[in-house]
Amino acid sequence: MLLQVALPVPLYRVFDYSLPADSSALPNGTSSHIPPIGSRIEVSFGRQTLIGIVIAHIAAADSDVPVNKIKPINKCLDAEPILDASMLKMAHWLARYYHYPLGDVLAVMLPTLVRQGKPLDLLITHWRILPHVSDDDFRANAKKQKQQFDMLKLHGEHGASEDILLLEGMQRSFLKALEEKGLIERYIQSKQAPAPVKLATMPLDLNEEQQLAVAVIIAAHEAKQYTGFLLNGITGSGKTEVYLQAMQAVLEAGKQVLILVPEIGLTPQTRARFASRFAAHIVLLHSGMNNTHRLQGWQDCRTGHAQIIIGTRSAVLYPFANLGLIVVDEAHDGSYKQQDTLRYHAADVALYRGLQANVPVVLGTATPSLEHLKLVDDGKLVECQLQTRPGNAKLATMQLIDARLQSTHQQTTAAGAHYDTGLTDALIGAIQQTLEAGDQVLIFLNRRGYAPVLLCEACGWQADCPRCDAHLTVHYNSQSQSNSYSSSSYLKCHHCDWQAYIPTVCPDCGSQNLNTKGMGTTRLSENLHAIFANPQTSKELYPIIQIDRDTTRRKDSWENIYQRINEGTPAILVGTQMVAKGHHFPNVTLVCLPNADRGFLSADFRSPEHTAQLMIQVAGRAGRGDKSGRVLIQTLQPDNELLLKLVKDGYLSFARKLLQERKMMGLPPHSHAALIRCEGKTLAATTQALKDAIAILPNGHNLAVLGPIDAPMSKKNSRYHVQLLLLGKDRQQLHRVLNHWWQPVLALPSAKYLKLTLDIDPVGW
Ligand SMILES: Nc1ncnc2c1ncn2[C@@H]1O[C@H](COP(=O)(O)OP(=O)(O)OP(=O)(O)O)[C@@H](O)[C@H]1O
Ligand SMILES: [Zn+2]
Repeated sequence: MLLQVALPVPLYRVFDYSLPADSSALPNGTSSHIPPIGSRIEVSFGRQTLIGIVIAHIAAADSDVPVNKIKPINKCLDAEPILDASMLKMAHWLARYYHYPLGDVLAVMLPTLVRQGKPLDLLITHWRILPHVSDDDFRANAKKQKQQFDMLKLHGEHGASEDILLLEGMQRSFLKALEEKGLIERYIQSKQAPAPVKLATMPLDLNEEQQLAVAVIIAAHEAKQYTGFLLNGITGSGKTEVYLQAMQAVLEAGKQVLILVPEIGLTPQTRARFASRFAAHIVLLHSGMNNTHRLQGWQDCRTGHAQIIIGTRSAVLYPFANLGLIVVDEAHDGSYKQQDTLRYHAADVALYRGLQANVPVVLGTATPSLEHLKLVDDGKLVECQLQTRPGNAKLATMQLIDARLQSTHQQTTAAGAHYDTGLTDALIGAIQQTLEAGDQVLIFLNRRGYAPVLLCEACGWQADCPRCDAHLTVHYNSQSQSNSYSSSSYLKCHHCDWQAYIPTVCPDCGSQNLNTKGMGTTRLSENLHAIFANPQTSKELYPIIQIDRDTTRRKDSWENIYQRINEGTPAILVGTQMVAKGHHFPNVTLVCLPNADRGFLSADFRSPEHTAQLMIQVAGRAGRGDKSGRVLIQTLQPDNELLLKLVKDGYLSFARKLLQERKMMGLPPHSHAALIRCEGKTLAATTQALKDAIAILPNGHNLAVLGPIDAPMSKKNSRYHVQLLLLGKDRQQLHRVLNHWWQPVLALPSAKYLKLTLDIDPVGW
């Protein structure tokens, strides 16, 4: 007998090895001498030692390799399979669908420590609050201790691992101090099965639409049947409550629930929402985790220890002992698509897994992607609509402000110079009114930094990235104006992170007339400060809270921002797309979009869809409490057909119109796409490789071939990117062509020193 092994090498094949010479190469507890299918083994591969997965047992006669060339494995690492048959089946499916080598697929599926061959049993320190401890055990002046205690309290009676707590901003010194005071204790998590899930708080009374949605999901669960649901509910319609009540039935039946969330929403609040409803073992899986913790999470999923699993994209590839339901929250979100190596879409994989495990899958969103609407039309997803907000909250009305009719507000500096704030008086008036009424305002600007362009007024020179086809963004802070070389003032490329000083004179013509153009969140915040500051003291009358990747870089910064917002006092929030996703700010009653509609002018055919999704998601932050909300869209193109359609008829009708257009043009989802990208040191070589690839397309391929053309940002990080798009009416046909064509393309002589990648169902090109 031989072992067929998948190894983490970029080759589209598996490898045959023989059994080890003696049983010392097998782990203790192995019942037979044969490493089981799905277990890890160590082998010699050329001059390297690699760890692979046994994927089949075959007879020596069935191997293509002559017997005397076959080497024995060095050792087997697992007495039991670490991947069961369904996980291996999924690996094969991913390899086939995404045309990616099986060994590399498995490498993406497994946590680093598993891949490195580490033992699966870990001893990880956890912390929990001792029973009988209450808030009264704190002196009034122990504020910081109390705050840290409260963070642990969010995790419920089982507490959480030290890694997670530190990640959330707790400090080791405080854990020790609280321990010494006898308020909390550390423990090593036991391997016993977790206690049955209990309700920690009572469910809300559902409205009719919610009831219907919960009922159909539970029915599918009880019938042990896969059904894909599109939970299409307007912002603030209570989709989470639908998830919670559907989950309840699944958890009470002793099954696990997987909840996928986009990258950004993963603040402690995400967890708190589920922890406050269920006393359960909740596991969080996200990119900020260290390797040990990731392995612990993977083990908890695999053994069934984890009852509720909340994770970002890659959690969909985890093994589960007894999965009962998958929820994909904000299913339209772009972060579900992996953009390198195995380019999978987590929502598609979730649907596959649901089908495989006979469990329902719920895709929840207020702004369904056109792909998901098409699946509804094709009868592959069941749509449940939530068209109202529960209670008194009403969906905010949207209104356009024509920025051509009124000039934007001018402000004067202390030195007497005038500058443009980029905000119309109508917008400023509405902001003022809202603040005076005691409410909060959210202003959405999807561009961080101070300004997107530095320009010489004399000769037209612009500060560009030497490595990319892109302008350098000006990062600047007027507070540190005295020293223009200070760390808070610099030029930066947002694509490759190149940094440079801000020049004092134009490098081309020597003029001192350098100026910034356009507006980022920092500049907008400063302009707002100038407008809304007390003119006598120049002190802020209202806090201006900037929320973007620059201001939330530190671990606990989101937490602090969240707290400031939730104090509820009047404030202006200025945010990038980070604020669009799923946040609940009950005191925001006005949302302003000063130039969000620009995306309707982009050349990318997906841009209108993505722009509209973002606008609706941001707009959805208005009026979620008891007061109704308003959304003001400041635009220079008030007659834009798409914009009018969105504002007048709403997202769904807008999306339906786009879907119709895609059908007429034969674009996805009314066709199926594969995108080939080629990356190299010169434009000529990369283009030539793709021309050669076209030349070997099989006759009668029946696909539309677009390209080779320069990628949207052709030069990035000093490398050139060229691409080729294949579009097919029929998915099977596209995959048949790829099956015969892709591997020969990789072997083309002209592709030798270049990086060629294949992206199935690409989301941007
Ligand atoms: N049946 C109900 N009765 C009363 N309040 C409810 C009900 N369902 C949900 N809510 C409340 O409505 C608010 C909005 O709900 P939720 O955040 O789940 O909306 P959502 O659909 O997820 O919105 P978004 O897409 O914007 O994230 C929450 O405060 C929630 O507690
Ligand atoms: Zn760059």
